[in-house]
Amino acid sequence: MSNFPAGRTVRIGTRSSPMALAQATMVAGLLRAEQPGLQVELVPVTTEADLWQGDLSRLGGKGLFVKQIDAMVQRGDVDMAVHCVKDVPGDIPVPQGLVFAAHLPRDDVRDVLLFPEGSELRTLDDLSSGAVVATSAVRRKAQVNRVRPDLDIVRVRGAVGTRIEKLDGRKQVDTRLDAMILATSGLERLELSHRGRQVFTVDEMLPAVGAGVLGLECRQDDGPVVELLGRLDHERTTTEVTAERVMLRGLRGHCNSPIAGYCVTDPDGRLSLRGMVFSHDGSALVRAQLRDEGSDGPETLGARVSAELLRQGAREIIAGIPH
Ligand SMILES: NCc1[nH]cc(CCC(=O)O)c1CC(=O)O
Repeated sequence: MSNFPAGRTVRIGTRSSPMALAQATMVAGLLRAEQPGLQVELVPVTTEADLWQGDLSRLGGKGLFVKQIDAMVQRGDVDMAVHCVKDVPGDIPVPQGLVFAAHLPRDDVRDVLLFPEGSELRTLDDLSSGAVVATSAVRRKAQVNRVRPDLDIVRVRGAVGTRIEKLDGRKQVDTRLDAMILATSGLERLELSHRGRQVFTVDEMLPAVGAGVLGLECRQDDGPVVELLGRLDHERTTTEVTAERVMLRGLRGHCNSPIAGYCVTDPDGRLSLRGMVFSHDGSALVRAQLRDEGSDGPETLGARVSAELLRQGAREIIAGIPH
């Protein structure tokens, strides 16, 4: 270990939301532990997408947060970025000159239901007909619709903490919210796990591609940083995420596509990948689950699952959904 150039500072470009800062701070700590004496500096930026109050799709989709940070890494303004893999657009390959040099071990992938502070309710079943449930993800909306078509699912935006303020009525919203769905891992990173009530199993709600995974990205030609980050790589997570992202790319979804994808490594070491594509209200869906045959690897598995979903009509479902 430890051939990182003495005196070189590693600058991490990060969004300035509390979750992004918590993630970047955690990674900075891991890097310092890996390379004692390393200088790490956080460079927080408020992206255009953070400032935009309107419909994100009109600004180029939620991938915009990621793209702006990527451009900083490409220009050399910073040395690396920490991305939630879930937020990295699946329709394009990795941006020119950049590489995901490491993925950290996957955190909890499950989604969780929250209620306003002080509420006695605990599960989706406790909600009465017509209750308002907030989520920003069409993937979650579709899956809730399938089991509770009588609920009113509305979109919320903003940082996780801000969303919870809206749920609690501490921040102005158009409609009173009765419940909200968020990612367990995001709550954990903000030390807000105690707010979670019903944790959905992956069978009840299949996670997003890349859920719970942090990817460490840098310039491909920056040897020392590629090597440094590589020391933090969790191989199994990288393999699983590769299968999921190949599937996503094969489906050519857009940022508003209700696509779920979850790869696990079975006890015998074989990869197993599940994919689902939903229509907006969840009334139509296609699903596939395939296992790695022999040693084909994650790319082949991802391609097989996307091909199977396309064969079942995934393209028509995706095409029917507004961007
Ligand atoms: N789009 C926001 C976002 N991006 C990643 C996470 C959580 C962490 C993860 O799943 O990687 C969240 C919050 C949420 O969905 O509740």
